[in-house]
Amino acid sequence: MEVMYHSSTFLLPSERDTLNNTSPSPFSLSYALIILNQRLPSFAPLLWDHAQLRVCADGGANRLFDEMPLLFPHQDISYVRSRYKPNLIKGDMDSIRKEVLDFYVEQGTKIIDESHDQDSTDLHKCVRHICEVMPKNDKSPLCILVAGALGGRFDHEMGNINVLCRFSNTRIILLSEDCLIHLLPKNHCHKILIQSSSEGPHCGLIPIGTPSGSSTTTGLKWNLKNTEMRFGGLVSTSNIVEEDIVTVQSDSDLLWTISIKKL
Ligand SMILES: Nc1ncnc2c1ncn2[C@@H]1O[C@H](COP(=O)(O)OP(=O)(O)OP(=O)(O)O)[C@@H](O)[C@H]1O
Ligand SMILES: Cc1ncc(C[n+]2csc(CCO)c2C)c(N)n1
Repeated sequence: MEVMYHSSTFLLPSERDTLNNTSPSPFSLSYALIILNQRLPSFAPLLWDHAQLRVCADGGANRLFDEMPLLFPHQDISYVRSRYKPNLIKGDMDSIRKEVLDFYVEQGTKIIDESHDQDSTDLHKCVRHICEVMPKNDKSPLCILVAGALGGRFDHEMGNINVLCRFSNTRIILLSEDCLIHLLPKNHCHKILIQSSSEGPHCGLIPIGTPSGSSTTTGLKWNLKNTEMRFGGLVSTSNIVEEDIVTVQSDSDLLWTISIKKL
């Protein structure tokens, strides 16, 4: 069975800077960052600095414009805004304010208005675009980090999780200030390398879409041993990570979630 590795190295405070090492470590990720229209997480600047591509989903641009300066209270607002300018703003453009749009157009940000499409969410539109422009590379698989995807409006939250399922062959990680979630595709041996300085110990495994007939884990306080999970039956919430590596195997796609520690 194919082994799939997962590691939240993107949460480590400037791993590369502290080591004064510009060459990526074996587990460092190449990723695109999408900013959604929810409060910016406090670690947004860290994610921003190491992203290959930075995209705002419609009203996510308002958050970048309004809230990034709040994370740098001692710096000039205009300086912070022009330092943190996205490569792209995409969506149906019903939430971005005119002054924000005008500012980023002036800064050279590309704008894609898809107001004609009222059947896919702004996040879906952004993920579709990134998959088109960033080719897959087996050595360094494309990863998409999504800031502001959890909490907030429940329909939006479910829509964001649905994007994980629609693009199940792409590594997408949904983040809030408090936790992250991603898919563990079925029929793989997943090895999750826990970054205990920045994540855990609370975690969960949720069967998404279909029940799981058999799931097996190691490294958790309450491990599964060929256990069945389904909505309406057992789902693993409030579990605890006990080892540096958690392994998961299942006959169905599962959602993995782990808490994020405060900086
Ligand atoms: N309260 C929220 N909770 C979770 N995600 C959100 C929330 N608000 C916005 N988002 C995410 O940010 C994206 C951009 O949101 P925005 O407010 O600009 O547009 P919207 O018109 O509400 O969303 P959409 O056009 O996608 O239906 C949404 O597609 C969604 O993924
Ligand atoms: C069954 C169904 N439910 C809701 C919508 C509306 N909708 C879905 S995604 C989206 C956002 C566009 O940016 C909107 C308005 C639809 N089209 N079809």
